[in-house]
Amino acid sequence: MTPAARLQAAAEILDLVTASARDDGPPADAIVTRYFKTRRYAGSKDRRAVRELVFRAIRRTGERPASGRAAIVGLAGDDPDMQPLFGEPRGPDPLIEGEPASPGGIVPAWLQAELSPLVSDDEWPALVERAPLDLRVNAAWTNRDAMLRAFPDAVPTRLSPWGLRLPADSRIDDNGPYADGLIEVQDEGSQLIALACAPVAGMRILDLCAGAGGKALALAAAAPAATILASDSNRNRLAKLPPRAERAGAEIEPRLINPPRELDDLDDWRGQADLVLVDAPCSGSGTWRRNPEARWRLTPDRLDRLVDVQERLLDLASELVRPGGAVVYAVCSLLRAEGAGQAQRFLGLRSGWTAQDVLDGAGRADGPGRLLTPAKDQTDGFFVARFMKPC
Ligand SMILES: C[S@@+](CC[C@H](N)C(=O)[O-])C[C@H]1O[C@@H](n2cnc3c(N)ncnc32)[C@H](O)[C@@H]1O
Repeated sequence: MTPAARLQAAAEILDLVTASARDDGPPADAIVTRYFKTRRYAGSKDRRAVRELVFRAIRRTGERPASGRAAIVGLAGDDPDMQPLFGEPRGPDPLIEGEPASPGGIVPAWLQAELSPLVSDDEWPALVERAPLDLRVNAAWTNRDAMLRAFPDAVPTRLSPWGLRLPADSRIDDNGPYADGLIEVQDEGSQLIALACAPVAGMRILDLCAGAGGKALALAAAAPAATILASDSNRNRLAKLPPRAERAGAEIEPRLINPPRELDDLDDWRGQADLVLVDAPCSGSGTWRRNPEARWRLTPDRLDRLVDVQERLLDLASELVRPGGAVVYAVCSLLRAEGAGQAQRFLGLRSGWTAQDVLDGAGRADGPGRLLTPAKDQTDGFFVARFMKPC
């Protein structure tokens, strides 16, 4: 493909990505992969170059663009070398004087006031910068020094004792330590959420929204003798957990639960859990550096619905935990309504419950919890709080 043809392909893909963001369809990554499935003429260098153009355009554009063309016209506005490609054979149509171009930006205008006040605008560029590749060492089987020898390009993470960091775009071989269950891919922020749970042997832990089990696996590695139940309402996500657990040698019971009857499905755990982790569904605004088009997906309505679900899940957790036990609430979000606002409401509605300090100084205090941000902590953005139920 010529450079002009690559730019045209990027515009076509960006059309699909903007429509998918509007209609809550698949993520940009999946759209790029699918686009090239039917375009066998594109070699691996072409695919890499087009993907790079697509993600450059997404990262530079805060508001959802009117079209893929508007997104690349905006990109070309920052990059004069790109402008002569418009009008070349197989390239995008020639540029028209004054045609609409997506303005550059990071945080969509309506979301700026929704961010935690701790996230000042000098922190915004880090929200969409490429993320490094973090690995978590399976502490049940090995240690970080051994894995640093196995991955000579890696450095230890600053906050998590289990973490290794590789440069952005690193790939790990499916063989070797990964196949042997000695490491998992997991952002340092997610590792810190597991640390905030402080798992120990003998504990009964319920990971209420376990998904494919990222945090449940970290909990099992840290405390192999804990009893861990991993529930989720999404069958496909939960189905990914057992093979991962097997690879890591972890004992985790998966359980599909069915809203709105989650409490019935978890009746044997009612009032029994020492710890309930609520890693709740959220806007994902802390992970824009991995999914930058998620900024275009969110609407005030979608945010309100997420906040309602989080509130419900916290309610369930408060029933499932035993007196004297703890609920850890986490969201990969930097929005106040999902983080400190949600934690304050939880405590305001329940007398006798108290917030406990978590993360031992990592991140910054935000209401009753702590906030991790890409700019200050070099992790994905997370809010985490730990609540203790009165005895
Ligand atoms: C942030 S993700 C969890 C990620 C997972 N803990 C990990 O570490 O990989 C949120 C999960 O909540 C699940 N979920 C949504 N509504 C739920 C409900 N009512 N009960 C249980 N899980 C729910 C979603 O299916 C999704 O997997």
